[in-house]
Amino acid sequence: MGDRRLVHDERINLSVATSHQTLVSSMELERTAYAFLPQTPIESNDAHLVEFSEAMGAVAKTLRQVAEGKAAAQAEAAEWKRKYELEKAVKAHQHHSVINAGCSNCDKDKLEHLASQLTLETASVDPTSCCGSHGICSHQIIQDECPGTNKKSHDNIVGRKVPFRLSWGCNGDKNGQHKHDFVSFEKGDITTAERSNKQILLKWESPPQTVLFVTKPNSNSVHSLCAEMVRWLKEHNNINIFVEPRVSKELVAEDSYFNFIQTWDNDQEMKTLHTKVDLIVTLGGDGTVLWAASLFKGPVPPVVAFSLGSLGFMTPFSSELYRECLSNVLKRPFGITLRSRLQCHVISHAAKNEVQTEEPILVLNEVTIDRGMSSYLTYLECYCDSSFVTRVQGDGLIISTTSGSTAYSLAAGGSMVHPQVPGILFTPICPHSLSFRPLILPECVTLRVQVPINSRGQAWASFDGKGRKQLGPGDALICSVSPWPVPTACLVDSTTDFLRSIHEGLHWNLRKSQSFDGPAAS
Ligand SMILES: NC(=O)c1ccc[n+]([C@@H]2O[C@H](COP(=O)([O-])OP(=O)(O)OC[C@H]3O[C@@H](n4cnc5c(N)ncnc54)[C@H](O)[C@@H]3O)[C@@H](O)[C@H]2O)c1
Ligand SMILES: Nc1ncnc2c1ncn2[C@@H]1O[C@H](COP(=O)(O)OP(=O)(O)OP(=O)(O)O)[C@@H](O)[C@H]1O
Repeated sequence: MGDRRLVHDERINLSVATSHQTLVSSMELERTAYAFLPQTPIESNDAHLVEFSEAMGAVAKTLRQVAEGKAAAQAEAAEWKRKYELEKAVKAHQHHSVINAGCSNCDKDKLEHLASQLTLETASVDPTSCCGSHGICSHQIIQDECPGTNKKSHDNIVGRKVPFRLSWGCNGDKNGQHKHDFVSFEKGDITTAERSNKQILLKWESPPQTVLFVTKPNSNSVHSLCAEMVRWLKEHNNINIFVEPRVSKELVAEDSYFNFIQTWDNDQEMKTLHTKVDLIVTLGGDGTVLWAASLFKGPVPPVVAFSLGSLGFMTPFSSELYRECLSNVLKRPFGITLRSRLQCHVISHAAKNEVQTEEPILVLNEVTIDRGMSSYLTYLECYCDSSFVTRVQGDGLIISTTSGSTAYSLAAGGSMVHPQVPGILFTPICPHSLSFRPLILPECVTLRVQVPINSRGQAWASFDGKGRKQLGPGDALICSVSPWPVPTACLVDSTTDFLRSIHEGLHWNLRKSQSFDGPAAS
């Protein structure tokens, strides 16, 4: 290991030295070229002009070649440095694990992940694991649990949930070449062969055992459908069922048959739900999907959303076909949309520093900061990482996920964005300015919305339309993308489902076609 480190050090030094050398010679050449300019005797003679332009062309070509060489050397140096640092991290991790004398499988996974990054560039693509004999690229991205973890620790009421694998696939990689790197360092060419919005497939590693039902309250049709589905899942698939405490009471009061149903008694038990539940079934509209997501402050099991509302942007499944649909989802791989959420922290001015005192609030649609009952304009200062973005003077601001782009943000003039697009929408509500257009920011940023200390009024934050919190002068709201997305099952695939929902839900760009008869174009 020591020798390898020396070799790495030498390679880094060598690359940096080469890069320095090329830089010096490039500068010398540049100086020569500029010195050449005033010395050249330019006469009003074509031959001289041709000679002069040829000479300048040769100098420019040499300069370009030197600059290209310099860029390649710098990229190589950066790559060696990255590899060296990764190797150092792997070593440090190994050392740490040995000290702790109990290297868990999760640690091993982290190590393997780091190690795989070391070999990423040169690793040859295994045709069966990546592009496959069928020509469909399928690349594993996430595994639900650490393989081989001690399952017994969580086994109390029901067994621990079953593991699954996620993979992304793409058709039509015709030349058989599939690049896994975002940037190729070897030639200094930048390529974006990997796409973040490929269809993701979920494949169970063993049959799912536990389903959680989340249902819209105060609806007789939802209640009777829930009872029917619970029976069917128990009798035909021997599935363990969880429901919310309210629904458990209703079902058990109705028929003692439902005594097998499980629920939770307190927040602490609710927090462990994600370790027991394989699949969530929602019966209601989009609001029920938002509600189901809000029950999970960390990882969320896959959601199969049946439409029993009026719009249903996130509820593609028809309740009449629940048997076919659930049979497919329980037995076969299915497409999912990974819907990112925003984690929001309210930082009170009274707090001494920015240590968060409260748990973050996770939203699937958006966080809205508005003027509430106040008749004053909201006055908000917005920052993106450490850069000032703008001051909002108007009714408020919506910070939305791409899933939420078709909800309140759309009503306030924001764009509709496919849910797999990695971004955060920044949409003003009735801004008192003609030029305040909505923005879409990359998902890597952290946004800070501050009520200035000298603000005339208060502002109110609400989270997926719920849980309003007052923001006084000096208070701030901090938002970034959460590491815990909501995986929703697709009826067809992410894109077909998205387009169907904007066509059917919003009648997007519906217009009678022009008739063909009439004046011909001249
Ligand atoms: N002016 C508006 O359009 C407006 C105002 C307030 C809240 N809302 C939205 O309502 C959401 C809360 O929904 P709810 O069902 O609990 O309240 P709700 O019952 O008041 O329903 C609001 C409507 O928004 C729709 N909706 C929710 N999420 C959506 C999404 N991602 N894409 C398209 N439509 C969506 C619902 O289907 C419903 O028709 C908030 O997150 C907010 O986005 C919209
Ligand atoms: N399990 C639940 N517990 C408490 N409240 C819920 C639950 N499910 C949904 N809600 C709330 O009920 C309201 C209505 O739900 P939902 O949007 O699903 O139905 P809908 O209004 O009939 O459908 P649509 O929005 O498509 O018209 C929402 O505000 C939602 O937050």
